[in-house]
Formats: sequence, structure tokens, C-alpha cells
Amino acid sequence: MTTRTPLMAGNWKMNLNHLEAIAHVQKLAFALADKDYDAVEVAVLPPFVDLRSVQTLVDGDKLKIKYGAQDISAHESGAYTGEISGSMLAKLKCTYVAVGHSERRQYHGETDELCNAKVKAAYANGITPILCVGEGLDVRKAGRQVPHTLAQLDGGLDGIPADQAESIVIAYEPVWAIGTGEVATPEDAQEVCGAIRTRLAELYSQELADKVRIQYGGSVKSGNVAAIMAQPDVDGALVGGAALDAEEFVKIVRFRDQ
Ligand SMILES: O=C(CO)COP(=O)(O)O
Repeated sequence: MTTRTPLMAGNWKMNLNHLEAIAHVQKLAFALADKDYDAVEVAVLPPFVDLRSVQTLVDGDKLKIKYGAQDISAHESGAYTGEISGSMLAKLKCTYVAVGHSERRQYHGETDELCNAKVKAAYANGITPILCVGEGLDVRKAGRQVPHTLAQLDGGLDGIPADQAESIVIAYEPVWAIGTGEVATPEDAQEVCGAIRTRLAELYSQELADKVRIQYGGSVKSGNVAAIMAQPDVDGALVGGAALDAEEFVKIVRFRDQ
């Protein structure tokens, strides 16, 4: 069985301007020690306008913290007002990019087809996608969370070859648990994360499925992270609100101490 390094990523959403971003990353850098980075990969996903500042700080001080964007254009360049291309993100040395976050699907009508194009755009530029999947409350109430989430997974991975898919990160984020304070139980998280890994094995191979990191996201805090991380198929967390508080995020990174 492959050991997967947990990935704790803070999705800042539309919070923290570039000055606040610098202060926040400095706080994380000050608090986190080499042993934290040995045990866990730590990443932040700031707004686009912060990325240059974060890059300058991380490069200048040789910080071990990784960073990435919250979205990517499906297009490489051209007349797409307001969009940011994968090559621009690669130039800023982004390691990760979130694709298909439920807020993008909900407020910007992003379909599985578009998410798939964005996954391809990320790989074309050497950036690792964090493909976000998960069901809304109506689907959960109907007990259809597994088929719904797996359909999003299939759609996002369509045509992605194994040599790319083996590095993908999947974030299972049940929409009803995002920003609501209502966290999925560890068993809820495991049910769907386990089903995602089984599907990856069907689509590719067991060996590949064992390598892929599957995060849980939705009201993760220092008080609930340990129980969620104890699940066999949960390999990290995609943290929203709690990632805006540096001390709290550091506690989440140190989930084994909680
Ligand atoms: O959407 C999320 C991370 O991408 C989760 O947000 P919260 O942690 O604020 O619920």
C-alpha cells in the first residue's frame, strides 16, 4: 500500500488582499517547522491578485509552503476578458489549481465538460489540478451522493491519461457542509472518498488509485480534522473559513496533535 503524504490546503476564496496575503503567509512560515513539512504538504490558494506577492515571498525566503490558484481558464490565451491562463499561473510557479469548486459550478455555471477542459489546461502547463466534486443537500437527502460525485469525477477525468491522472488531487466537498458549520461525519466522508478511490481503480488501476490523494472539504476545523483524517481514504483537507486564521490553519496542519 502506497503511503500518501497528506495535503492540507487553504482555499482563501475571495478573502485577503495582497498585503494581507503576505502577512498571512509570513505567519504560517513563522509557525510551521521543518517537521511539519516532513509530515504534511501545506498549500494556500489565494486570490489571483495575491499570487505574485506570495510567489515573491516564497521564492525569496525559500519557504516550503506551496501555493496555487482557485481557478484556471480552459483557454491558453486570447480574447477571454477576465480570465487567467495556465501559462500565466505556471509563470508564477503555481503548484496547484482548484478546478470545479462548487462555488464555481453553482455561481458560474461550470459544467463537468468545462472542468475537464480546465483539468487539461492545468496539465498542459505542468500544474496539478485539485478537482473538486461533491453533492448538494437535495442529492444527499435522496441518498445519491455516491453516484452523483462519481459522475463528476468521470466527467472531470474524461480523456486524462494515467501518467497525468496519477498526480491529480480530488477534493470531496459536500456542498451542504461548505461554510455552514455542518461538517460531514467521518463516516460520510469515508463513504464517498472510498468510492472515489474505487472508481479511480476502475478507470485506471489499483496502483494509480492508491497514489491519488483525496481531500475532504467542508467546515474543517482543528476540532474535527483528526477524526476525518483518521479515515483510510481521506488524505488531506481543503479548508475554507478556518484557513483564514493562521493559528487555526497551523493546528489543522498539525492534525496529529489535535
Ligand atoms: O469550500 C471549501 C474549501 O474549498 C470549504 O469551505 P469551509 O471550510 O469554509 O466550509
